[in-house]
Amino acid sequence: MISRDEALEYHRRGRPGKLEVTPSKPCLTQRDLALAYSPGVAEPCREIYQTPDDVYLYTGKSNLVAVVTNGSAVLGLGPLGPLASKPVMEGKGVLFKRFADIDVFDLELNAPTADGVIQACRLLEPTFGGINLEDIAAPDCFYIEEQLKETLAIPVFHDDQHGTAIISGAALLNACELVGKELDEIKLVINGAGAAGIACAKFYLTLGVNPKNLLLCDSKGVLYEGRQDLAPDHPRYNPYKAQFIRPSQAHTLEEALVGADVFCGLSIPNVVTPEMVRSMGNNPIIFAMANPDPEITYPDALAARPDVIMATGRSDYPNQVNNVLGFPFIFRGALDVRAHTINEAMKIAAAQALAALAKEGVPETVCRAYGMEKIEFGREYLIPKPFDPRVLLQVTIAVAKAAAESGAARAPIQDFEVYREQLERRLGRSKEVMRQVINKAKRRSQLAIQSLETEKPASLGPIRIAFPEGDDERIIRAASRIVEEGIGEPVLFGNFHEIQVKAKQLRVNLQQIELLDPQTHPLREDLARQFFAMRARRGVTLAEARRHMLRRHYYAPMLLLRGEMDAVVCGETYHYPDSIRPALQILPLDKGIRHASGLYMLLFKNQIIFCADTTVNITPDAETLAEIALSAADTARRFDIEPRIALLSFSNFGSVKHALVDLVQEAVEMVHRRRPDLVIDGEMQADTATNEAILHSTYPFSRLKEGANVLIFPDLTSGNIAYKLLVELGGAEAIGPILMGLSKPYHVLQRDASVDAIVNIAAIAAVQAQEIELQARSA
Ligand SMILES: NC(=O)C1=CN([C@@H]2O[C@H](COP(=O)(O)OP(=O)(O)OC[C@H]3O[C@@H](n4cnc5c(N)ncnc54)[C@H](OP(=O)(O)O)[C@@H]3O)[C@@H](O)[C@H]2O)C=CC1
Ligand SMILES: CC(=O)C(=O)O
Ligand SMILES: [Mg+2]
Repeated sequence: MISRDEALEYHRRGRPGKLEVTPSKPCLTQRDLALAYSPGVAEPCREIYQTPDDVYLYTGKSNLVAVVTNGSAVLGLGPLGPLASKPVMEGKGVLFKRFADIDVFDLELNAPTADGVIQACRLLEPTFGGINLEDIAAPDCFYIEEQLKETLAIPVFHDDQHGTAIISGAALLNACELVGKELDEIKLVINGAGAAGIACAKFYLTLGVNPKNLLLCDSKGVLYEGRQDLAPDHPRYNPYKAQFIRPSQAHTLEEALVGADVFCGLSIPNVVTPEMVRSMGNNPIIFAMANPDPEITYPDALAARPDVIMATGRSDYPNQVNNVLGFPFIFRGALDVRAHTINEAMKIAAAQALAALAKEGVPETVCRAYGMEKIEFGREYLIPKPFDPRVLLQVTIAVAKAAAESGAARAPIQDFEVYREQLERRLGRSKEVMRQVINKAKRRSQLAIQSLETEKPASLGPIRIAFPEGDDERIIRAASRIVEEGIGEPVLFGNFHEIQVKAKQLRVNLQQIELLDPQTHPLREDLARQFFAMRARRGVTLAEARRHMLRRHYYAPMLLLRGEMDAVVCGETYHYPDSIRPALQILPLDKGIRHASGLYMLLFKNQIIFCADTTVNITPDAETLAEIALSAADTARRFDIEPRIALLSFSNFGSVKHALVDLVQEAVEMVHRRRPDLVIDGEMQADTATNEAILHSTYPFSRLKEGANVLIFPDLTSGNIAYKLLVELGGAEAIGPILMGLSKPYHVLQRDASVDAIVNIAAIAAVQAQEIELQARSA
C-alpha cells in the first residue's frame, strides 16, 4: 500500500507532474535549426497544403492522442472539475506512452456543458490522430461521443465506457469459464448506471449475456419498471438508463444481489457489504471496479465468501480490472491503420485477444515485475497484467486486423510479420536488436531448403543448442521459446524424469525438445577417453576423465567439440569461473587468439555500444588487450555494426607518462599491424572516445572521426564497473555476456539470468554456429 505522502511526493518531485515534451529530431546546430524551423519547415507545410494526408508523413499527428476531459466524473471522486483532474489525465498520458509508445497532450477543458466539449474537440481535430475522452460524466458523455463520432474523421473513444467494457468483458468471459457458467445463463447485477456501467451492460449483451438476466442499479437502486424518476415524463428522464429498465421485484442493490452470479461495481466505494456477498449464488464473481476504492475491498470479499472470484480496479491486489489494459493497445492498433473510428468489431477483437492471452503461460519477466514465482490462469489471474509485453503485440494486432476486416482502416497493415516487428521495437532497443539476430538464426531453415535445391548434400539440420542446466525452470521456459521462435533445437541436459516433472508444472511441451542425460548417454566412455587423451599431460587420469564426463558442464563442451552439438549455453546456476573453466580446457581458441574474453552490448535510445572485457581477463597484457579489441570488432560485425574502436585509459594520446598508458598504446599498435582495415585508436579517455566534438577539436589526427562504438577497457575492474554503471545509472539495456575468442559458440550466462536473457544468448550462439558452418563450407 502506498501512503498519501508518497503519492504527493511522487507527483511533486523534480519537474512537477508526470509528462514533458521531447523533440524527436536533433536540434543542436545552426543547420538543424534551419531544417526544424524557418526556412526548412516551409517545405512540409507546402506538401501538406497540397496533399492533406501527408500530415501523417511530416508531423506527429499519426502518433498523437488527445486525452480530453471536463473533470465531471474524475475516477470515482466525483465532479472535481478540470484543474483537479489533471493528474489523472497526465497519468493516462504516461500509460499511453509506457505501454504503447503513443504521445499524448492532456487537455482539461473548462467546458461544463456537452456542447462546450464537442466544440473544443472539433476545433482540435487537425492536431490529433485520435481523441480519448476521459472522466466525463453520464449522460453527457454519451451525447458527446455520439456527436464527435458522427463528425470527426479520427477515432474518438470514451475510455471509461468502452475501455472498461472491453477489459471487464474479457475478465467476465474467463471467470465464467472457470466456474463453468454459461454467459447466457448468468444472473448479473451492475451497480452504477453512468458512463462505465451503461457501456459495460451493452458490451456484456454483445458478448452473450441474456438481457432478461441483467439488472442495473444507480444511486437510487435498481432500474425497475415503475420507478417514477425513470418515466419519460420525469424531468430527470435519462434515455440511456431507459434501455435497462426491467420488470423486477428487487428494488435495492441488496435485494438484487440475492442469488446473483456476477456483481460489477462501477459506482462508489463501500456500497457492498459482506452480507450481500454471502447472499449471492455459488462461486460468485465480483468485479468491484470503483476507483480508487472499490465497492467492497478484496480482503472483505474473500473473508465473506471463500469461493468468490474477486477483482478490483486497483493494482495492489490480484485481478486488476482496469481500462489501462485497453486504451493504449486499442489506440495503437487504430492509429497504425489510420482507422477513422473504433467500432464494435475492434472492441470485441480486443476483449477476445485479452481473454485468450490470459490462458497462455506467463513470461517470467512479468512474474518478476509482480514479485511472484509463477502466475497461472485461474481465480487470481483472469486477465493479463499490463506489464506483460505480449499485450501490446496480441491485442494491437487483433485490433488492427479487425479494423481492416470491418472496413474501418484507411491504411490496413499489409504484412503482419513486419508489423509485429515494428511493435516489438516499441518495447525497447534490445527487442529490436534481438529481433534481427533471431531472424538471422531463423535463416538456418531457409538455408536448409536452399541446400536441398543445390547439389550440396543437405547436412543442415536445425542448430542444436545444449543447455547443461536443463533441469532449471528458466532454462526449460527458454527452451520452449527457442522452439517457438524457430531459433534452434534446444537439448536439455539432466535427469529425464526431473525435467519432465518440471516441464509439466510449467506447462511446457517437451515434444520438440531433446533431453540428454550424460549418466546414460552412449558416447560417455568415448568422450572420457578423448578427454583423457587431451588432458593426460596436464595431470588428468582416465578415472578422473570418466568422473568429469559425469558432469554436465564437461559433457556439453565435449559434445560441442565433437560436432554433436552446435552451441552451448550455461552458467544459469553456477559461478562464472566454474562454467567457463571446462570450455577453456576443452575447446580450441579462434585462429590467432590466445585469450577468451567477454563483452556486453549496451543499448541506449539512440546508439549501441560494445564494452569489453567485462567478464574474463582481470589484468590483461598488451597482447591480450589487442585480442580483446579484435574479438570485439568481429562481434560488432556479427550484429551488422561497423566497429569504431577506442582503447580506453586515463590519458589522451600520451598526455600522461605511465606504464599502464604504454601498455594500451602497445595494444593499439598491435591491432594496427594485424588488422589495418579496422578503425581503432587510443589510448584515450572515455569522454574523448564518445564525444565527437572533443575528437574533432582537440585530436583531429585521431583515426577515430566519429564517436567510438566499441570501448576496450584496460582491465576487468574498469570494464565491469563501467558497464554496470551504464546500465544502472545510464539507463542502458544490456545484452550479454557474450563470450569471445573460442572457436565454437559457448556462452556463460549471468547467474539467475532471465528467460529473455537466455533466449537472447541462445540466438546469438545460433547465429555464430551458422557463420562457423558457412565459413567451413566456403573454405
Ligand atoms: N476499473 C476501471 O477501469 C474503471 C472504473 N471506473 C469507476 O467507475 C465509477 C463510475 O465512473 P463513471 O461511469 O465514469 O462515472 P459516472 O459519473 O458516469 O457514473 C457514476 C454512476 O454511479 C452511480 N452511483 C453513485 N452513487 C451510487 C450508489 N451509492 N449506488 C449505486 N450507484 C451509484 C451514479 O448514479 P446516478 O446515475 O443515480 O447518479 C452513476 O450512475 C468510478 O468509481 C470510476 O472510478 C470507471 C471507468 C473505468
Ligand atoms: C480507470 C478509470 O478510468 C477510472 O476509474 O475512471
Ligand atoms: Mg476514467
